[in-house]
Amino acid sequence: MSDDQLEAVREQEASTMNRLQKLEEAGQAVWLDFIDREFMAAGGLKRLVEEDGLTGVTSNPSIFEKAIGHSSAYDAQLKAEVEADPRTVETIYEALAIKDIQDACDTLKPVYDKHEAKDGYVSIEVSPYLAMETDTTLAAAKRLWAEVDRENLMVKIPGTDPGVPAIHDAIEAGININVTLLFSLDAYKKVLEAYISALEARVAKGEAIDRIASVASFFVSRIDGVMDKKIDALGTEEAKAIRGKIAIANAKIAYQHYLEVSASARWQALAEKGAQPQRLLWASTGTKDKAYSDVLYVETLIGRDTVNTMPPATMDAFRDHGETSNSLVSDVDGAEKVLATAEKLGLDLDGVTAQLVKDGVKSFADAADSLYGAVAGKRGKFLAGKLDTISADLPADLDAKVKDSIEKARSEGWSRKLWAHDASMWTGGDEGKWLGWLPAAEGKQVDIAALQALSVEAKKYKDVVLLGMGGSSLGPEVMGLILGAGSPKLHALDSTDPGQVASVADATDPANTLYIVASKSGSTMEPELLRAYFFARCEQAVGEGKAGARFVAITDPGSKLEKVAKEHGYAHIFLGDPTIGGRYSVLSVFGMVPSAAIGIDVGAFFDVVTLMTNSCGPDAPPAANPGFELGAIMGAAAVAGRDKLTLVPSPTLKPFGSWLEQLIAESTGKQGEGIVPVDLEPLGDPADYGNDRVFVHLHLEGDAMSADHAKLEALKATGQPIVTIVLNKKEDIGQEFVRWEVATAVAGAIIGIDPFDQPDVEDAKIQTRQLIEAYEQSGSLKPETPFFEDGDFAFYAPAKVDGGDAAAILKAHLSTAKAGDYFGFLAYIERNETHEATIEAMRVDVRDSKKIATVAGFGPRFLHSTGQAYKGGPKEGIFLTITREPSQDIAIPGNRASFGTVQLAQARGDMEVLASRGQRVLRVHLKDEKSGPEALARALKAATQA
Ligand SMILES: O=C(CO)[C@@H](O)[C@H](O)[C@H](O)[C@H](O)COP(=O)(O)O
Ligand SMILES: O=C[C@H](O)COP(=O)(O)O
Repeated sequence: MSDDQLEAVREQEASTMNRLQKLEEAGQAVWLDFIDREFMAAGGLKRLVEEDGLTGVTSNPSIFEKAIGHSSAYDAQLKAEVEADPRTVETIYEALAIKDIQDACDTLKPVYDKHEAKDGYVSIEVSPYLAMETDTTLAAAKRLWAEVDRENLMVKIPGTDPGVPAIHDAIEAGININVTLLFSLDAYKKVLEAYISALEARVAKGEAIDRIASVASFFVSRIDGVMDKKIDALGTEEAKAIRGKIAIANAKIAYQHYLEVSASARWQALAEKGAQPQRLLWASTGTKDKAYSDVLYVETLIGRDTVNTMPPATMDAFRDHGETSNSLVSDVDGAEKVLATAEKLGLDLDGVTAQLVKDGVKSFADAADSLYGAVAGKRGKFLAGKLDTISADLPADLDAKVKDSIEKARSEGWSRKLWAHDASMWTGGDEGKWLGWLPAAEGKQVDIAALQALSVEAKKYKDVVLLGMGGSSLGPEVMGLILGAGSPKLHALDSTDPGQVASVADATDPANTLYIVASKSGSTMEPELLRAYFFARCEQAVGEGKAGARFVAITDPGSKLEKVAKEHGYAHIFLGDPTIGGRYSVLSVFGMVPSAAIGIDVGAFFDVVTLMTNSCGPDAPPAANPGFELGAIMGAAAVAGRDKLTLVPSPTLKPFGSWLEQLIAESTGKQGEGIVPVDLEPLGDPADYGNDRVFVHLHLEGDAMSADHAKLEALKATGQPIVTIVLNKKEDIGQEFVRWEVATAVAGAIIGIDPFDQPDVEDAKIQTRQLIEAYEQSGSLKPETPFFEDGDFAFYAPAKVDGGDAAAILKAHLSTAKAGDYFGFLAYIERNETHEATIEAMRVDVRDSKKIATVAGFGPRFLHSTGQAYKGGPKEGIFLTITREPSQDIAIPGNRASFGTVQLAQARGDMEVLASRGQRVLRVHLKDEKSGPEALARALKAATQA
């Protein structure tokens, strides 16, 4: 064909080209800034490629948020993903996005082939949460590159300062990169330098560079969005003259830099080796200000080797009436003048572009929050029947506060901070060092095979006796009572009460018992004394030197208990994780070893637990994160004065409260702040309660509790806050460990304390140890004198309480109660059903007469649990410490003090510390162990009725 003929063909083609195709003629690629499954399925993308000459697609978190978050087109895949493997929210989202990106890549593949790898790309962005991190961004880029597995993929990385090295390394690794969020010339220069030096690094290693593509995405309209406001504020004619022109001028100058670098010898050397230019891509090209042309940010930015990624509306508009010219290189002087005027007027383009980067990162993170929230919601829906649910009926004022807390947590990225061990969500202290319970909730702290072996081994025993306190006993006790199959039977002994020690000793045959001694610190007094007693007893039964084989230790590495266990030849020593505090240790060896020993299938248990762990993950924004949903209610309610968390469990789940009490009280109750857990207080009528409660109903499907349901409805009707958690089967209780652990950490952050220390428990432990050491020296406890005594009782208090009899004294003590206070029964007596019932009746009498919350604990068990909040928490407590003359006592081998003496010392020590912390205390000593509790209940009834 002659030149004339060729020209004629070109002219003919040009006249049939649509306006978008003419852009390609001018050297600019037309990309689509949009992706959507329905649109692709209906052939929309293919049509644009075939009819408009589209050569690329870009996506970003906002685009996927619109596609996935607001449509049911993804539900079928989402359901299938969840059913196949209910992984984290992020992995599910990525599976959906990757599928779209792969489909788009495949649609664009012919374009890519036709352009010999110079065009035909589809972009997917790394998580916007990583925009300020180099290493994780690089890792994410590599992962997406591998998972999408298409050569015409571009991975988008923000051109932030931390992003630049990741961009360099990714390109050097051979990944196509779309650098996003560029606003300033300076940032663009750094990015272009990163591209060139990465290609040079490949050349130096002898690697090919001809099929590596990159674009630098320069955001346009957002600049005018900010600058125009400043111009309007100035209002001068000079200012108005550059309205709507700064963004375009900025882009034109960036293009000049591109041309300059392209002409350099350094670039030419790479070009000779086949390097593709890093094209400038105009992004954010939809017109926001209706006063401007709807194709403003297309018509003005047309030039060779550039890309314009357009939202569908802009593309339609350009197809309809867009004009093509060589605009990008025209009137560059004018562009410089515009920028000079902007500078003269003090419009601070540098400051604005720096802020736009921050805003851009934030707005993509906000979009991701919304997107991940939508995915989390659907994941939860598709896990119905497997995942415990939560719902809340809150009064309007509390509801608003909870929403504020959720929004604060979202905007500050708390769910990611939690998993990143970032202490800034709490006090900024050492909280980040105490988060080993998170990997434990993924089943990572335990060796399932070792636990299975223990299960097999323990089958030969009839009983398992667990000796430990607080975090080392309460979790396993819940596991045993709710999930234990009955053989071997778990006896969790967390008391120095001689009656209780005797009950466990009498119920178990040492020859047929496996003993587990559990102590994280390995130096807690009670398990040390109990170990001494039961080891001697076991030796007596099975023969000297043979007891060790029936003992197992659970402790943190290097503890005194580990040493003793080795010396005594224990059958096993399971080591804990020192970055997990006791109350958070149930999903570590501390909870799982005893569980395995009583035959619970720990592997299956974790299959259930991890559903919740993943639901509470870093990628589940607070509003769709079950732990945060609950924690926000707990924290916001406590700050608003509703600091008595009242648990209303289904009958089967009743044991759960003992574990929960410790978690909540010990974590939040300090520095005069915190939440007081109220467990095992029977439900009353609306009139029995003040405004200081939140009720949490833990419901197990199928458990009968209609009376409680009716009462909860009545409470709801009077505006009391009711949270309802529903379990489908009792095996799902493991999910509640995770939910409440996260919730408590979150509540601590809202209250503003360190949820992982326990200063007052430590004090009490030290105090008790000192009392016992003094006893070991002197053979007696410090003498004490009651301020009143009769045939049944002796009363002790820091200051005499007026009253001629027990009822009058109790009445005087109760008379200090005011709204918002709580009354605590601290009973240093055997924990058995009779005593539990007596105390429960006394609680109801106090609550109904004084309209205050009541709590109860058996000593010394509660000292390692709720004791922290009673001492360190809100100064709202009125306590009645109950001690008694033991009818039988038990000697402890190697100690002068008996169990009875130890228990009394503990009660006295506890009362002293409570009084020293400003709580109101009274101690009643029951002279007759058998009749004493009932006599006390009668006196109390008289006191509350008088
Ligand atoms: O891929 C890119 C840039 O590479 C684009 O998707 C880019 O993110 C978008 O154009 C912008 O986010 C759209 O910005 P805007 O129109 O909302 O201001
Ligand atoms: O919850 C913790 C208890 O105070 C027991 O501590 P421990 O496991 O170090 O013996």
